[in-house]
Amino acid sequence: ALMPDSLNHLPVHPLWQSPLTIPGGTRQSPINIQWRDSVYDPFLKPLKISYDPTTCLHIWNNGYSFLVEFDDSTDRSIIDGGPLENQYRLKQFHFHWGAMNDWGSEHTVDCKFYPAELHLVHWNAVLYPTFEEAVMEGNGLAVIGVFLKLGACHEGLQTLVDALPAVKHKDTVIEFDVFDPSCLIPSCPDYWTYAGSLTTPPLTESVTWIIKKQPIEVDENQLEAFRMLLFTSDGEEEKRMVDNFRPLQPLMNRTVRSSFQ
Ligand SMILES: O=C(O)Cc1ccc(OCc2ccccc2)cc1
Ligand SMILES: [Zn+2]
Repeated sequence: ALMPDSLNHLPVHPLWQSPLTIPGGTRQSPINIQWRDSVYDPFLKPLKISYDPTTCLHIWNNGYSFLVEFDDSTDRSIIDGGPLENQYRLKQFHFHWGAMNDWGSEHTVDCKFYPAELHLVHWNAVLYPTFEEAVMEGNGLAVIGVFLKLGACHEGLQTLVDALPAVKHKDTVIEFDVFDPSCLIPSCPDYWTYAGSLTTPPLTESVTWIIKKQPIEVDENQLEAFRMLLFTSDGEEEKRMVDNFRPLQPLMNRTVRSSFQ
């Protein structure tokens, strides 16, 4: 469903009040993926994912989303193959979601929103010494996007959901020391890929996006658990953490490739 105009009159979180367009930006994210306009690329390899669950560190409410962060000081949790020329190290994953089930994802497929979208953020530690430097380079980051749709309860996600009340407020953190995020990635190998950007400041054009075709299923209670988080710190007037997605950006001179026919 398309976002109703009524949403546009709601207060917008400061994050998305900032100039939503980057002057001179030619590869901004998110975008609508028009399935019929995507081009099958037979040279795209299967994506290789190997995460070490013991690299998981903590969950942190940063006031925009909740991040599950990983120890990225070695190559223990990495992805390789797919459209990538190097292996990339897992740094964190987080979600974007809506106040209602009719919207919430950042990317859309044929103009359809999903209720939420998972982003697994990786950086090119082969070419760059730190994540912060990789964020500034065209081939610095690789983000796997996974759509969430309403359906059965997701067992693997539940362990994460159970920890969320401990990070209700902005700038709270809880230790979270064994989690394998590959349980959140669909078994179907099909994906779209395109050159894009961060969808939160600094909005730099440094992301190779890898968007999985198949969504994962989560249930209403799990989505509601996301929506009880707060943008605000303890003691401030409460603002529910919902609709933390950036508006769609122009495709401009880009082609979305598919790994499948
Ligand atoms: O997943 C996304 O939405 C893309 C995305 C990827 C990385 C990212 O990092 C933010 C960040 C940038 C520089 C320093 C610290 C944090 C922010 C957003
Ligand atoms: Zn994101």
